Amino acid sequence: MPEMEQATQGTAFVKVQDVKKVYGAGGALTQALRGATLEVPQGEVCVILGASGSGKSTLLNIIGGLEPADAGGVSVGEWDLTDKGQRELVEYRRSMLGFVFQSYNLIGNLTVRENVAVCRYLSADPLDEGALLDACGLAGLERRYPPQLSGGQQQRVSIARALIKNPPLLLCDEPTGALDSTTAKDVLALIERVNRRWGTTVLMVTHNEDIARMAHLVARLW
Ligand SMILES: Nc1ncnc2c1ncn2[C@@H]1O[C@H](COP(=O)(O)OP(=O)(O)OP(=O)(O)O)[C@@H](O)[C@H]1O
Repeated sequence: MPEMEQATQGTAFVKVQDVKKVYGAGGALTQALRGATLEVPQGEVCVILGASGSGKSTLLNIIGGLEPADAGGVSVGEWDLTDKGQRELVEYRRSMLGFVFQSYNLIGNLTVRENVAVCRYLSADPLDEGALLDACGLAGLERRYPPQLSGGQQQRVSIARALIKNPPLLLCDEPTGALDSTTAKDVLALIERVNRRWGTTVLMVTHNEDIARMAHLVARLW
């Protein structure tokens, strides 16, 4: 029986079909994914829940073209990731994806505006920088450096950086994992606003059941 089974009506934008992944070699094998299936229509927020070690990050990394599946199929929009080379995967990530992680990964000696602007040139059709910073609650903070910001503010900068190139799909791996519950709510509300305003499809991995409330779809790994 597959470890994750979830399908929705309508045309799927993200399609994951019976994906398997094993790490290690010889006698030390870890079955990270034993057959994950998932479909997410365009413009929806999908939350992927599961206990620690259930393979959530592995699945997100495979959808993000950061590592290959051992078996099964993944497609996002027109992109079928099967047997894609590194050059094609770079183009896929550049044109299709924004990434947000638990750690903010901002460049410490660049300002807020510069941290966001470095990704602007990855797209021929970027979002308006001022409108985006405003929407992310960063108006007035543009000239600050990351060490001068709270964790929640830094995460909002990383969300703005992921979005400036206007990607169709935003992949978030535990985006509120390092934040207190009030700040986490603010960051989740921002992701919801982004979804509504720009129609960005969102895939979010978490072990926090409360976050599932904001989702159009909930998928579980076990
Ligand atoms: N690069 C790797 N090499 C070997 N094993 C790995 C590797 N990456 C993940 N694993 C293993 O695969 C399984 C799934 O890991 P994964 O990080 O995807 O789980 P997760 O659900 O995201 O966990 P968490 O909620 O703790 O972040 C775990 O047993 C993990 O130890």
